[in-house]
Amino acid sequence: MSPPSPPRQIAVPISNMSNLSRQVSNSLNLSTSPNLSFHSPPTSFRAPPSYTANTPGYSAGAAAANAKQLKPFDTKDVKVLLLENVNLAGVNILKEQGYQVEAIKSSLPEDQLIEKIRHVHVIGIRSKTRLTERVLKEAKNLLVIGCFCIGTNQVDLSYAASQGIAVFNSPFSNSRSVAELVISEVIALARQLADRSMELHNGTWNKVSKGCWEIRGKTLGIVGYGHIGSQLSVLAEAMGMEVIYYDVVNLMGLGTAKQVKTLDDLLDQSDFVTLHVPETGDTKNLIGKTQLDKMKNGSYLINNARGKVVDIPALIEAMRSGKLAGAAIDVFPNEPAGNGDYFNNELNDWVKGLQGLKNLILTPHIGGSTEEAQSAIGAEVSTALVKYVNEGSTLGAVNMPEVNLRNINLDEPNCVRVVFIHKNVPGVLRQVNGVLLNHNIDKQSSDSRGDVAYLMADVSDVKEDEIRSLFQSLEELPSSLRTRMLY
Ligand SMILES: NC(=O)c1ccc[n+]([C@@H]2O[C@H](COP(=O)([O-])OP(=O)(O)OC[C@H]3O[C@@H](n4cnc5c(N)ncnc54)[C@H](O)[C@@H]3O)[C@@H](O)[C@H]2O)c1
Ligand SMILES: O=C(O)[C@H](O)COP(=O)(O)O
Repeated sequence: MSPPSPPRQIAVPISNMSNLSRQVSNSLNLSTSPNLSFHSPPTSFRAPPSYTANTPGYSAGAAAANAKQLKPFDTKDVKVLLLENVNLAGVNILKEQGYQVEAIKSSLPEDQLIEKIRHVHVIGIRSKTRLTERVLKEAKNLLVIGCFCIGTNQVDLSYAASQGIAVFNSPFSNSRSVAELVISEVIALARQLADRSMELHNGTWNKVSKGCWEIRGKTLGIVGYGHIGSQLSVLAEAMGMEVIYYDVVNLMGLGTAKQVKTLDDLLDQSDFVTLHVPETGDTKNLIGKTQLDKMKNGSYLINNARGKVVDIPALIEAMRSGKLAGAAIDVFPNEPAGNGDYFNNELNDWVKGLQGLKNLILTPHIGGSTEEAQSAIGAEVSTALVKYVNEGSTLGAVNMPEVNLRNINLDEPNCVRVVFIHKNVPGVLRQVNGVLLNHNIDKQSSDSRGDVAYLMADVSDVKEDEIRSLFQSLEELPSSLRTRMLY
């Protein structure tokens, strides 16, 4: 079967794009941000891709043939802060839009983060940077947050939504990388590979078979059978393992994998237990002393999920007592800000107890750190950010309803896209339609998620000097969280 063909493309060389964006500013100074202006670029300006980097045939320069390009402001005024070494693929997509991009390799201490976040419209982070209510309160210009990773527990999602700030992530681009790492860890633990390697590095020949096993026929217990857990399940079966899994949701097992009813059932039957749940209130210390006691004697624990899912002092005790024959840990409650930083007791007060334990693999949160995963995540999240900033599309947002409208066409020159993020209370649509009363609404879509609702409307025959008053009337509605006018 051949893949669906991408929309026809307008051929604008990438090198010309940022120049174009600088040439096409007409300052109406209408914006959610005081220092930004709105403008309508020429028709030759490249559209952000209307489909994602994962779509077959994706090209960053693709645009629907007759689509008008919407740019909410002069693109060179859009300020982007990227932390934690976001992949170049992602950085470049944002730069090609003409946005001002500052990319920093590490995360920032909270005071420096607050100082910087005040000035930006877009922030890109990975798993380390905490965007708490305290930090977001200072982010007066912020429109959107991109998590260039799977996890979004580091962001106060509901507070962000309440401020009209959308959050995007990459839900599965590094899943395969994590699943492959777990397979390597299962074998490495079963064969005590890390210890043998360390011994030989230190000059000691120690050829042993005692306590070393094949993984064929052993039972792998997967806690959390989502994107990573289910991918891992297939790989593990291909290696000859029996797979069981526990999840709070009833899910179809792939291959011959079987769901068990309780976590205790899984702990009781598994030779290897591997964790793939998100960090939530329910998963904090999901594996503590009680659960470790229920595991088989001489079994193994692997945690590539989040640091708080395992009670590490209890794990240290289980390793010392010989209850566990080995463990692999990739994630920690507190992690260093960047490469070269120390991993010691100042960070987590049990680190010394962990270091030096036999058959314990410690890795610096590298589950998703492959070239493939990072470039795919970079392209996917940056594309979503561009589509949100330029077109208002919330497809893929994790804290807002998903709303999208088909493109405004080139033959609709006076059409304005209204984006109205508002409190999800009765009567708002009536009020919005009251503001737009004298205009034809070509198309409109709205949806709600919890306390927040998102409305997009393409309104035709709006003169430039009417845009400001429409904007102000919408902003003044009591339910308003944020208004944007794109044209
Ligand atoms: N080490 C790394 O670099 C790395 C990389 C990617 C993801 N992660 C972590 O792995 C987590 C899982 O990723 P995913 O893509 O598979 O997520 P996912 O959302 O696709 O799957 C998570 C699964 O866990 C289940 N679950 C939730 N709470 C549970 C509970 N209390 N008990 C049992 N099951 C529960 C859910 O129902 C879901 O099926 C992410 O949230 C992230 O924190 C780490
Ligand atoms: O949530 C994730 O995707 C992983 O934990 C990876 O996070 P990272 O991008 O900070 O390595």
